[in-house]
Amino acid sequence: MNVFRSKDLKQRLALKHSWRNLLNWLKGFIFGDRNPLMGEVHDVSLNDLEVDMPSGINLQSSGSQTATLISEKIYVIGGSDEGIFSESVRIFHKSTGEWVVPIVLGTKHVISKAHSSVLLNKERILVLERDAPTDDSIWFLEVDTPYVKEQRKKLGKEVVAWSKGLRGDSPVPIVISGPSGVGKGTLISKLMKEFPSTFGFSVSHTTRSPRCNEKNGVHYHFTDRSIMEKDIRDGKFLESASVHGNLYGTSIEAVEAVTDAGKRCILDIDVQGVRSVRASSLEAIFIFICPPSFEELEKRLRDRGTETEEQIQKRLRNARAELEQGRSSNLFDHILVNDDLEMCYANLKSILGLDMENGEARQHCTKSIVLPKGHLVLEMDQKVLIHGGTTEQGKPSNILYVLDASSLKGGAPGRTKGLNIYAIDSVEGGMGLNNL
Ligand SMILES: Nc1ncnc2c1ncn2[C@@H]1O[C@H](COP(=O)(O)OP(=O)(O)OP(=O)(O)O)[C@@H](O)[C@H]1O
Ligand SMILES: Nc1nc2c(ncn2[C@@H]2O[C@H](COP(=O)(O)O)[C@@H](O)[C@H]2O)c(=O)[nH]1
Repeated sequence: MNVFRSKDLKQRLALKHSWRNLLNWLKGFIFGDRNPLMGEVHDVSLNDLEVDMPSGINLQSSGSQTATLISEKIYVIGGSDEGIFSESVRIFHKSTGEWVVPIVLGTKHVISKAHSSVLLNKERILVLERDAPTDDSIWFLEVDTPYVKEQRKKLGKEVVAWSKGLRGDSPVPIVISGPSGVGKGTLISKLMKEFPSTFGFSVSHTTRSPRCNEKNGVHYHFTDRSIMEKDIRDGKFLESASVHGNLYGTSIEAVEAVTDAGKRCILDIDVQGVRSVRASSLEAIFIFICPPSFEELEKRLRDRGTETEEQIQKRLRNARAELEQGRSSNLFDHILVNDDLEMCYANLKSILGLDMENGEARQHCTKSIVLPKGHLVLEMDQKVLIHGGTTEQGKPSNILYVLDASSLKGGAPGRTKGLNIYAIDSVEGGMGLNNL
């Protein structure tokens, strides 16, 4: 019997099991001989790993670390206080008997002492923090996702990446591209002005000098080339490109700042950047803006008066190639001609579903959960069961949380979205199911 295989999980659970039966059944999985997780190690002292440890290190005192076995590697999460193992992620290679400290990419994260971990799909470890603020408790350590594989190949070293788990689906970012002077900034400003609580702008980094009306941190993060190049090498950018002789890039932090504020992110990037974002884990809508004619594009660029003649010539040369790529490739989901500004803006709003009266309404669910202290976790068929521990009042918890990881989206270097969590709590004569 495997009640957690059904898509219609709630219904089958409700029909087949009383609360007590379910708990007993679960205990069999967690403590008894029905545990399907043979070979994985959860919430253990490193002594349990039965591997030869380097001498002189008191592993007993390393306390609440977790270890997860994936093929020949054991991923140990959580640093020790003893100094030697201060890194929060280390990998033990069973075949060579060596410890490796991987390059840790993705969202900056310091693992708390008290956490549980469970392997999902052999590509990411779900880490549940016990004493973290409620909406900061679900994290993924990606160990073999496409992003990690790509970075491992690029850097030639062992790589892991953190991504924060976000519940529910937030609306996908909007990527706007088009030649310089076509009116992208003008359209984005109109959108942000009309829908201030819906949209947020991804503030790019650039090595070009600020124009007289531009503010650092608002229009761009103006930066030195050497600093930006280092940050790119360190994996802090979702994409970057050399555009009209300067370096431009979207940092992971810029996108996350907007999504964390509960807003829909807008990116204004060139066609090279669009290719990189398309190839990344960021799901987005891609819109290309065209001028009504090349002459009109030149006129707009000149009238703007922000570039020298030499820069205008360079931007116009690049515009020809960009227009060709934008129109002919399959890079874009929508192409808009910005002839009459108001008409183009109306079309943009229509694409974004904002032409209806209450277009500003979509916000993602923010209701939070409190994971019980001392909980147990196990994974079955992409459903993670979190059970036990104590309530905030110190009483034994009767709540079983089910975290459905079957529809995860995104992931490092950004957020992992699409988590669905519901609680099954004990009620007289059966169970109650609550979506959170
Ligand atoms: N539909 C339009 N008709 C006439 N002028 C327009 C229209 N749209 C924008 N403009 C003007 O064209 C100029 C360039 O617009 P904008 O700065 O928004 O372009 P952009 O695509 O963001 O350029 P860049 O990529 O260089 O930042 C601005 O002076 C703006 O006021
Ligand atoms: N690939 C990226 N391109 C970007 C980014 N930010 C802006 N841009 C593009 O650069 C040109 C020139 O912009 P300007 O402000 O100097 O006129 C324009 O096409 C922008 O779309 C970025 O982060 N990445």
